[in-house]
Amino acid sequence: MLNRTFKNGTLLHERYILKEFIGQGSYGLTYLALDQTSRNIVVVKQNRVRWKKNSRNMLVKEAEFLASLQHPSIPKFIDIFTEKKRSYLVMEYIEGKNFEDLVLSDGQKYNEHESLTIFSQVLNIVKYIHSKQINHQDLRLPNIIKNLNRLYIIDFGLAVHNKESALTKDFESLGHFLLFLLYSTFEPTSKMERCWEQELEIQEDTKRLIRKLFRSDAAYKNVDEIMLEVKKILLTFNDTDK
Ligand SMILES: Nc1ncnc2c1ncn2[C@@H]1O[C@H](COP(=O)(O)OP(=O)(O)OP(=O)(O)O)[C@@H](O)[C@H]1O
Repeated sequence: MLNRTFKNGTLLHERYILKEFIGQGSYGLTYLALDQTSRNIVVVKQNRVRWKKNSRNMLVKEAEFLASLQHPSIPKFIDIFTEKKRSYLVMEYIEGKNFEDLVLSDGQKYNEHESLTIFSQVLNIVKYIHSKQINHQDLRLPNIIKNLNRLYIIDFGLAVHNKESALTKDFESLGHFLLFLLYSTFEPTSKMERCWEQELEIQEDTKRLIRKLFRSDAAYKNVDEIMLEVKKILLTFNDTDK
């Protein structure tokens, strides 16, 4: 088998002891491992053998992006190495749950104020990423993680350097993220499916914000513009609506 997973306990690079296989990404296999140097649990991504060259390039690119980003809400780059013709990227392990699991498995509900507050925290991280001339391009629910202390964005496997189309993609994904949070409290009253603008009982300004995020002609020029609008909307809430 070309992409066989390693046994738990396998030692890599004389430093990382594989503890658990946690998933298969677009270009490789992902494990949790114990870093014997720091004694921390880390994430190890291994490139796929099948499309070796391309997946190695993706791994190197992800490593470069992670290394150029230093933010408490982004996994830290730890190591990159090649062993027995396979390449590995090691990064900080982010403990927490992603928003898909929080809502769909744990039944978490976020009202409009809470949704916008979480949204603005995510915007803060995206603002930092964009300030480094990087577009994430994969801001899906499984890549946004929450723990008791903070929110995180992971998986820079599809990131690119500043590109107009990538900016539109990031904003669109942010629109989907906000809609998903808002839908967590939605209780259907009829069997008829309506569009989100009819279904969700939210402020007109929030609707306008989402509509604008979905516009492919880049209605927002940058994250600052979005943040300003979210701030204004949040200020309109009474204490009882929070
Ligand atoms: N730094 C990290 N900290 C914690 N979990 C992580 C980290 N990086 C990846 N994961 C988790 O490891 C699993 C595999 O991740 P990976 O990025 O390889 O693929 P994916 O996100 O499932 O797919 P794709 O790459 O196609 O988007 C996912 O469940 C992801 O949440």
